[in-house]
Amino acid sequence: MRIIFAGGGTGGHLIAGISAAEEIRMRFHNAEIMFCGTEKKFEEEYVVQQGFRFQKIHAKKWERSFKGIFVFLRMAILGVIESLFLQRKFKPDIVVGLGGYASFAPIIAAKLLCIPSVLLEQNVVPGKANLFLARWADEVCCHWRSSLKWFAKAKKVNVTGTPIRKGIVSGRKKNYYEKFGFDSAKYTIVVTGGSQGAQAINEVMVKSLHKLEPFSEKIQIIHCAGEHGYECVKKGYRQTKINSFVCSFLNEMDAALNIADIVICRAGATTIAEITAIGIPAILIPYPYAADNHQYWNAVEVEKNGGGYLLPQIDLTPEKIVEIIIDLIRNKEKYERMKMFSKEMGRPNASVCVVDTISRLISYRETRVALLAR
Ligand SMILES: CC(=O)N[C@H]1[C@@H](OP(=O)(O)OP(=O)(O)OC[C@H]2O[C@@H](n3ccc(=O)[nH]c3=O)[C@H](O)[C@@H]2O)O[C@H](CO)[C@@H](O)[C@@H]1O
Repeated sequence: MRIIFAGGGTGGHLIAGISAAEEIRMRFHNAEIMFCGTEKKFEEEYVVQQGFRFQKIHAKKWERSFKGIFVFLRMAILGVIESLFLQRKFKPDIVVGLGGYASFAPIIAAKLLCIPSVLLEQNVVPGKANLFLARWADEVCCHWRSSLKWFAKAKKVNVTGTPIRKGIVSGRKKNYYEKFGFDSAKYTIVVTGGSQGAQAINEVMVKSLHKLEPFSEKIQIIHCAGEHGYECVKKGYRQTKINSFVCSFLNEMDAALNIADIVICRAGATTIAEITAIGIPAILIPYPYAADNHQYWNAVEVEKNGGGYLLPQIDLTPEKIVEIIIDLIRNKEKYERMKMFSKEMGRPNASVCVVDTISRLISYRETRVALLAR
């Protein structure tokens, strides 16, 4: 079995792909997997670290300007040519698009070479690449039922969920608390701004710390600040009594989420898939400049289903954050309800469902090839 995962640009797309690839590796020992992504350094590093092959493909984000469109088209043509050569050499049985501009060329190349393809869509409102590619791909696997209306032109759409890392649904473990130097009797708050950190969330949390200080016997905080925010955030926590663990990027997010009682985060699709798979009440602060404001619609979906609070960045103040945290800690009934609604939204088996779709399409192709060869 030979599979290409194509996409990247952000951690969210990549991590969903890695999670599906891990499931494939576990089920099919002979599987050969390759990731195609952008020239961003973290992509290659992360993929290779997880034990997969990586190949850069020319790609550029779509920009609505004369120059932007020209550059996009030039890179897309280069990317398609590169992908055609690569796929003729690697001979994949299927190409999986992870969303984002980097999935564009490999999926088009797969279509030209009559190789089956699947698209993964993690957000409520699909990105431009997936919306365009849906008519060419054999199937689309999305996370949200409410995304279905966007894929009217697709051949087949499945609501599978977004693949998440195995460790995320492994349950609470005592040594997870020890890992962070934490106390299992306290409330654990996890603050994360997605794969790159979020300056607005970092700033508001640092300003909230002195208001949270009276609760230092009750709470402890893990804060993933991103590379740029790390120093400042670390300094802020050093000045309080609150037990904390500050990092720029946390590789053991599974451990952090498994001890989390409240998550404060952006509304990136993969983070939402992870917190709902466990069932953690969340305060969602969508990134206001995300393409088509898609994080806002992810957060609306979570709030509508009762799994968290949507707090637009424009209303984000230390007072508001502290008020919500205290309310969640004091109001046990409300907290438990939110936890339940969050879990109801979760799709912890998404990797299995996505890999079932992939292997079904591969078997279908093999049967067709065998019949034609008779
Ligand atoms: C600005 C922007 O366009 N962001 C998009 C990007 O999000 P982005 O990649 O930033 O965020 P996501 O929430 O989707 O994914 C972040 C991933 O990084 C992991 N993580 C994060 C911090 C850390 O310290 N350790 C760690 O492991 C999280 O557990 C998660 O698996 O792709 C998502 C998937 O299409 C979109 O929904 C987001 O809107």
